[in-house]
Amino acid sequence: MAPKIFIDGEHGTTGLQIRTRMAGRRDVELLSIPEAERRNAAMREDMLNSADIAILCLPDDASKEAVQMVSATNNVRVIDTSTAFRVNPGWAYGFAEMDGAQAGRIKAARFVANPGCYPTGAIGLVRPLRAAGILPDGYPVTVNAVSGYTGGGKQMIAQMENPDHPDAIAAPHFLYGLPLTHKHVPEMTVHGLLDRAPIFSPSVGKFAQGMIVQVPLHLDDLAEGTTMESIHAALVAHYAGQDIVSVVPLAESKALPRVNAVELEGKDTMKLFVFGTSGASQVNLVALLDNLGKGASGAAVQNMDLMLAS
Ligand SMILES: NC(=O)C1=CN([C@@H]2O[C@H](COP(=O)(O)OP(=O)(O)OC[C@H]3O[C@@H](n4cnc5c(N)ncnc54)[C@H](OP(=O)(O)O)[C@@H]3O)[C@@H](O)[C@H]2O)C=CC1
Ligand SMILES: CC(=O)N[C@@H](CCC(=O)OP(=O)(O)O)C(=O)O
Repeated sequence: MAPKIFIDGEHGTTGLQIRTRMAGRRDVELLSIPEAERRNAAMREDMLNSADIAILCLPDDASKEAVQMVSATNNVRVIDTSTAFRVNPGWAYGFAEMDGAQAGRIKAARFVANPGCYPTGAIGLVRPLRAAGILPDGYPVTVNAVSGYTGGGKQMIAQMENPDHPDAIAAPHFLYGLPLTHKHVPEMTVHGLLDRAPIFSPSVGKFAQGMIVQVPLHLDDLAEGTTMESIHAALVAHYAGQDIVSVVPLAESKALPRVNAVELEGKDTMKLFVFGTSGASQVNLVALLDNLGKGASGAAVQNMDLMLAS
């Protein structure tokens, strides 16, 4: 019998994209609630407890409620796409490529926390350098990023697409998270293996899906002898043997005039770049992804497939 999958929040931005990715799959059975009943707690509880895997695509509070609804006595496994459980040690962090053992942890887990979109880029860049001893304790990491506006869910999509919305946003590009307390900072710190919280400055551009995450570094403050080439080699070594996260060859990135935020729209992969000038003292590490691809829905389906393969 095909495993049953219930997407709680299936009519929201992340949920819809998971459904699109699952369309046509015969190896799973999708349980579904009509859109008009999406907040019907009794129906949701019934579906949650009938599923083999429940994928939660809800705001944090609703995710916590849904986890409470999953009966303690059954074996429903959960993938949560919200921020609620990402630094909870009882949950496996759903970034399979972040180290060699993570895919195995996801396969074996009952509860998997899908990463945030920005942290996928930031952790993807810094964790291998921490693990390799290149990025020392106390280094003041900064993370600057731009996201497509679908990252803000249904509400921000309406604000950006509908000029008659009472809180319409006309700006083609804006900074936010200005108090520097964005909810993704703890996750970047813990899974980035950082001992000091990064300064995180997010922004949104007038494009639906795509993301650039930048981590600039001063080579003089890294491990003795670190070069642009040695950072690149550490990333290449870390991501060898899988095909979701790729490290762009230096010869290719040196020839690029620009990085296009929407290049990976609709794709579930992530590209990492090391920019700078050989022999100079600074580099800029860049991650390119789709906020709804490897940044959310694509990662959720990847995690579901890992769990089904266990
Ligand atoms: N969008 C993105 O790029 C990313 C999103 N995420 C995370 O995924 C989760 C979902 O976000 P997103 O899809 O963008 O949000 P949306 O607002 O687009 O969708 C959320 C859905 O959940 C429903 N919902 C809200 N509260 C409840 C409730 N109490 N009970 C049942 N259903 C409820 C909403 O219904 P209604 O229409 O009635 O409000 C809506 O259908 C969030 O935690 C978000 O932070 C993670 C990474 C990236
Ligand atoms: C553009 C925008 O608003 N983005 C969202 C993050 C999207 C995401 O990763 O969602 P989680 O809430 O699940 O972490 C934000 O900054 O809150």
